[in-house]
Amino acid sequence: MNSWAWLRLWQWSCDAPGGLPLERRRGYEVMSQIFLIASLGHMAYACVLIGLQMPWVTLLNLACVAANAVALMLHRRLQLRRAMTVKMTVTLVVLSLSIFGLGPDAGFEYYFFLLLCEMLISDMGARYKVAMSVSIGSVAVATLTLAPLATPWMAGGAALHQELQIINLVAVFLVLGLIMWRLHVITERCEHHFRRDATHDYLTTVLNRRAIFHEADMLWHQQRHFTLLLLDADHFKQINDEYGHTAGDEVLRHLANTLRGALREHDRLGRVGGEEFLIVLPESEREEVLAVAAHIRQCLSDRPCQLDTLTLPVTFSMGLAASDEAALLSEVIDLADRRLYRAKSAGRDQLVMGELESVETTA
Ligand SMILES: Nc1nc2c(ncn2[C@@H]2O[C@H](COP(=O)(O)OP(=O)(O)OP(=O)(O)O)[C@@H](O)[C@H]2O)c(=O)[nH]1
Repeated sequence: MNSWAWLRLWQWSCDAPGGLPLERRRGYEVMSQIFLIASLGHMAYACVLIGLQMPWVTLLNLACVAANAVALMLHRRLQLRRAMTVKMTVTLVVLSLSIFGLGPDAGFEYYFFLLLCEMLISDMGARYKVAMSVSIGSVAVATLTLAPLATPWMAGGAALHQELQIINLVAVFLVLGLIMWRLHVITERCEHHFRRDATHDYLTTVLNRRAIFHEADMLWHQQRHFTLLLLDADHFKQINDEYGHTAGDEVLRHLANTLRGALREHDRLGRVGGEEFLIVLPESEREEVLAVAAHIRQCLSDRPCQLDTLTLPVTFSMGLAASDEAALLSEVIDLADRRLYRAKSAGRDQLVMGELESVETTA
């Protein structure tokens, strides 16, 4: 099999089938990779054993390759427990036979620890793990106690045993290292996804309500000056009512992208409600914020949302408040909210800032 085919096999076995809950994907991927790495390890080991002219142990290894392949198939059908049991049972039998066949000093006992690690990092339940750990421990103790009393039935000698001991030690070291490395990579990736999902809005991919308020909260606690720009799309309900919710979603994505494109590098954008967005502008003078607001309006009028042949122009009403206008962050947010409300009641498509009584429009 060439390297491309291996890569395809690797991807196929790691892609979790649809229907698997998101939080179980990490466990699924880890187990897939354990089965694959074990198959590859046993194949490589079989080649070494052929070189050492040890046909019996080679055959036993090929049995492990088959067991891991069956386990992988069962695993893909989401029969996770059965898959693990097949792999563990066959490997334990093969290990015991190898130790009884060659004697207890050829380094096969290291694999009991490898099996234990594989099982403990798998996605099995706690009861299964306890039961399996006890089984692995019992088989290991029984085999290592009884093997010295039995007569080895495979050909071997002290030199071969020493050679095997080194090979087994290196093999366990490599396989365990590879599994731990993959575990680390998969965990990092999953954590990145979970962190992103916890802080970002699923529809528009901008920050979600909690995350954008957290940004403002951080600046507030660092006592840095910042400005809040609260934006609400005008007459958005009409779009939903006339063109449907899917079209409404598309417009929201377009609005988020337009806002994102109009902001400066250090500005933060979040979606705080249905068609309501909040922009946090750190260390910004009033003129700079006005320039950002004007730029947003310009971008929206230059590039209205396009749905097939349909052009849907949308405007924003905006309320602006600076961090030095109130004693509490919640009051700054309320101020921006009240100004947004003023912009709505004053006819929409405009920005309100300064005193509540005075309405300054950018229109
Ligand atoms: N498509 C879509 N619509 C949403 C989403 N969240 C909220 N909405 C809709 O947004 C609309 C908000 O309507 P209103 O609060 O009446 O506001 P409006 O029509 O924009 O009117 P004004 O704000 O007064 O200009 C409602 O129809 C909600 O169903 C969403 O995630 N997707």
